[in-house]
Amino acid sequence: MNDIKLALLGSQGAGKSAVLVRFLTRRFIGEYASNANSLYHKRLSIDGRQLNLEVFDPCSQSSEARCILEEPVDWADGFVVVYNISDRTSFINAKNILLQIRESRTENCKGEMDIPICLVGNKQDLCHARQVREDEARCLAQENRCHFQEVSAAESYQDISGLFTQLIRQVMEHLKYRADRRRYSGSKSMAKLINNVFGKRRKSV
Ligand SMILES: Nc1nc2c(ncn2[C@@H]2O[C@H](COP(=O)(O)OP(=O)(O)OP(=O)(O)O)[C@@H](O)[C@H]2O)c(=O)[nH]1
Repeated sequence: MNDIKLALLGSQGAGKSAVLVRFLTRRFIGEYASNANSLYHKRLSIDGRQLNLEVFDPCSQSSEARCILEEPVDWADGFVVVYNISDRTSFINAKNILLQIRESRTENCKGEMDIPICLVGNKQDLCHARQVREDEARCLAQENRCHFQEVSAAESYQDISGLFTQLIRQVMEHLKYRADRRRYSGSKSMAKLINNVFGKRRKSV
């Protein structure tokens, strides 16, 4: 069984909990306790594979939420970065979060494939009060080589379900790539070791 760890990041009130609860329960609950970090667990089956999904939904105010970006972004296998389309500040914050994830990953995982991220513009139902154009968010996602989707946690389940499923598929590919890479470099060093030992012996015969 695969373990998949995702983290939701974004400004306070962008709708992180609403998006996640919509995905996990198919329901929209108007208000969420926002003074605590939450770790959600769910068993899923995607493409016939059983998965243990863990999702970290930090309280935006907490020190852990800041820590997850200050420390190397090691815990999560993938990220959902949420902003509110009717709040420009939340978009600017999402931009900074993407930058911090990239910087942290580039420092720690040189030469690795990009970590899977989905940029999510939530509250699409508030488009009469839109402050972030869809094309500029799409551009930001392209610059950061991540997926982008506008959704409304209040109104729709399908888009949210689709984006999580796509992200989880990407994470599975990413984990497989990392495991193959480890195996390959492991067998390369083993080959080197064997060569060093037996290669030298052969010379002296
Ligand atoms: N109109 C509308 N309101 C939404 C939507 N999603 C969330 N909200 C509302 O936005 C407010 C904040 O939602 P939360 O899910 O608590 O936001 P959060 O990002 O988890 O906030 P913190 O836990 O404080 O970091 C709540 O009042 C939600 O009901 C949406 O798609 N449309």
